[in-house]
Amino acid sequence: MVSIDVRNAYVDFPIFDAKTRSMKKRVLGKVGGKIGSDSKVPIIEALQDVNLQLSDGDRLALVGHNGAGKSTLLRLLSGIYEPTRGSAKVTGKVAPVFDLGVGMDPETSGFENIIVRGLFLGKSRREMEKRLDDIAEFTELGDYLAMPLRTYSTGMRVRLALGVVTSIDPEILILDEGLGAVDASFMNKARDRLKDLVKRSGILVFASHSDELLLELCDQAMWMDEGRVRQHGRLREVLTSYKGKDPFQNVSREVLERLGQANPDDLAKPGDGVTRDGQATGDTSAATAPASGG
Ligand SMILES: Nc1ncnc2c1ncn2[C@@H]1O[C@H](COP(=O)(O)OP(=O)(O)OP(=O)(O)O)[C@@H](O)[C@H]1O
Repeated sequence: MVSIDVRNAYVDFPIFDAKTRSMKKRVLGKVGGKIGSDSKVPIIEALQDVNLQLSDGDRLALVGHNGAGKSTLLRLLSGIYEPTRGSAKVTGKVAPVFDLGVGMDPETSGFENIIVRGLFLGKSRREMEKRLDDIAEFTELGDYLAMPLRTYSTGMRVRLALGVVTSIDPEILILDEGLGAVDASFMNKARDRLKDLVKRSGILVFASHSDELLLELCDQAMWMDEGRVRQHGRLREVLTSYKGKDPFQNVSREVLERLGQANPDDLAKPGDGVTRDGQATGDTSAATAPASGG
């Protein structure tokens, strides 16, 4: 049984070394969590009163502007942060994939980094050794795998990291965007592996600014705004509110075909009560929180 149960959770960051500086013109901040000013020390209120319940099979997209709290929520779900107030209970083994470069050593070889990165994601050395050939083939890095990682370009590193990440079987997959650096043909290959990975995972929580990836991997979404949940419901509906237009207006025909829908008009309109596989449903998870005051 895998589950996520977050209740009235807050995460605050007190900033002890904030500088005060007078500005000729007051600059109005548009991004980031709210900065509280009640105490002597400024406090960034990165998450405020967040509620989230997920169970096996749920695929949640996290959307919102820069600094809205998406990564903080992912870190809360991964046990990296504790809530300052409220609770966050996660049942199941979490595979956090925030920064594809984390857990990699620039001085050791690609092969060794595959193993180390796998250990970081909870696999044993023996399990990683079994997967090594398959991962090496997927990355197409050839002889570079014997070279130190510092000789790799950004895209080559992402290939390596993606190869490892998509070879595991996570109960709860926590994914932060960072896939932009690979070239288009590799992304096509990686997309299929990512989709398989998501199918094998119990729960997916995916923070991304890419509508296309979200449409392919998720079926519900939560819109974060200044640390608060602004809206939580079906993916298309939430993306439409967040972007101010239907996400299907922008996706390429190729993506529509991959989603099994050559004609966007065939797809459910927001509020139709239709899931990603086109099955009519009762209204299950949609819950809208009031917009934050900023
Ligand atoms: N370690 C930290 N110390 C202090 N403040 C932090 C820390 N991490 C995040 N914050 C603040 O918390 C707020 C939420 O940041 P977070 O990284 O969760 O946003 P995000 O939605 O993931 O943004 P982005 O889309 O830019 O990645 C921001 O105001 C940020 O400045």
